[in-house]
Amino acid sequence: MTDLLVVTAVPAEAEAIQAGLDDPTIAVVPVGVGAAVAAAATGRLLAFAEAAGRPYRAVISAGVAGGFADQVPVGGVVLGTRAVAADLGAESPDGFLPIDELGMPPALLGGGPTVSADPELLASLRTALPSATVGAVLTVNTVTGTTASTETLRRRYPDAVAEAMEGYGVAVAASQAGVPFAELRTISNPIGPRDREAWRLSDALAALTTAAVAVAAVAQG
Ligand SMILES: O=C(O)c1cccc(C(=O)CC[C@H]2O[C@@H](n3cnc4c(=O)[nH]cnc43)[C@H](O)[C@@H]2O)c1
Repeated sequence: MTDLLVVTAVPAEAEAIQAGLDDPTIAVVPVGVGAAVAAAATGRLLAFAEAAGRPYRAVISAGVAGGFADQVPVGGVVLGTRAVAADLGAESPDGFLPIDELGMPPALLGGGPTVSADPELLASLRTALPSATVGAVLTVNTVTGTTASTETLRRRYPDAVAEAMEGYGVAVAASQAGVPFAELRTISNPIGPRDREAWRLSDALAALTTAAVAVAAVAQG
């Protein structure tokens, strides 16, 4: 059985996932906040494992997230169909222009602003987590904190169900290494006007522990 890599941002998320697992073939590694650090760290982890002759067979970006309130409740579980670099592009008087609409040669854009979840991995996770909300998970560099920004994202990405800060980075590293990728999030807060007091981190972390059972099922499948 080859190994599964689960990448989180902070140690509390990794500990919550680890609490639901009893499987030494699953590595759960907190790497820091943001897509850049997540990409760099995931790339290194994948390369080291490959060089050691024990490559990971899949990577899951996991942790807590903000949820679009009309899509998923606080405490809910989300599975990403795609990781979207939601703020990678340019502003213009007519609104935001995604990076793939700026006229750059496609070869310079890697996978572009979206990396899809591996269909088989996503299907396995959906089977293990049938009540999860499934949709695009946005990767942002700045936590959305106003109603106007929330509505703009909603219009721009109608399939989005949640936002977090690492998925696209993990996905790019996985894609460049040729390793299947998926994203699993539990909702700590609604996306909208910033109210840090209203974040329900302990509920979201408890949901991560429960959802880790699905990760175990995938590892064994
Ligand atoms: O302070 C703690 O105990 C603690 C425990 C678990 C997680 C944290 C975080 O600060 C998590 C940061 C992480 O969460 C994602 N996230 C959560 N909500 C949002 C959001 O509304 N918009 C964007 N990202 C969100 C994100 O991936 C961060 O890396 C603290």
